[in-house]
Amino acid sequence: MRVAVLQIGYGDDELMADRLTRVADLVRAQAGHDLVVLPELWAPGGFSYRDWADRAQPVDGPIGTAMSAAARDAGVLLHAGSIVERPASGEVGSDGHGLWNTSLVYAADGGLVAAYRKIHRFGFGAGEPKLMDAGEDVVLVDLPGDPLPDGSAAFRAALSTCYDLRFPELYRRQLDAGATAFIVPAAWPAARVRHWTLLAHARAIENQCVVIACNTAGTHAGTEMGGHSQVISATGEALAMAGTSEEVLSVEVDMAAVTTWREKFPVLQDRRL
Ligand SMILES: O=C(O)CCC(=O)C(=O)O
Repeated sequence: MRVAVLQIGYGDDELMADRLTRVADLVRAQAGHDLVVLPELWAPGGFSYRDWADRAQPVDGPIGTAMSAAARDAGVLLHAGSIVERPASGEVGSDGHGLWNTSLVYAADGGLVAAYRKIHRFGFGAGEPKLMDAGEDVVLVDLPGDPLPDGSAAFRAALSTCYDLRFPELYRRQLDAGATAFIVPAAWPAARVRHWTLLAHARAIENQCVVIACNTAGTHAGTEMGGHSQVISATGEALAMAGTSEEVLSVEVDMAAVTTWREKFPVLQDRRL
């Protein structure tokens, strides 16, 4: 499976509409890959709290529409990062905000295959918990590749977002739901980037899953982003690691190696529940 991880960099001076055009073109340039991954909240700004309400959109708003077209034009499975979602229905969550940090995944024909609402909100009473509702559902997508004899997907990726990475119990739930890979878009600050790299390795090793983790570059809303997007094998090896600037990682991921490793070192069979 050929994967492109697009570590997008931005500051406060780029208009959201311009960034949308720029990123859609970059997705189109990844034709030939099987899976393309973008960071968390790259269009509205990961820490641009004051703009979130204005920049909120339904899933089929301008960002979703542009990402669907880009996935179709490139012929790739596209994890389009996340948007500030405001459903057209007026739905509100249990905290009454009516906004979610929602990741969107599009098939190579442009169809929406998954939407994941971030479960663990970052901000300790400010930021996300103050402005957004929490997601509740574990979400997985089928990965490209030959299916099993019964027609089901051989490999499945579970979706999570940034701060979720600190909560290992979520990844156990995803593992138990059939995950062999974790896709993690983020706007993770430079100040704690060591946590980002270590936790991604830990989630890969403890669950024997591939981790595809796409962070943000640049500085916006006064927060320097940490970069270091990474693809980690199920054995815990870094297959690719970005620097701190905008960068595209293009990496071949052998998903069958997950099965081989789980058979050779069957640690998951020794779990005591
Ligand atoms: O957990 C962290 O250190 C960063 C999390 C974060 O920035 C986020 O979830 O947006």
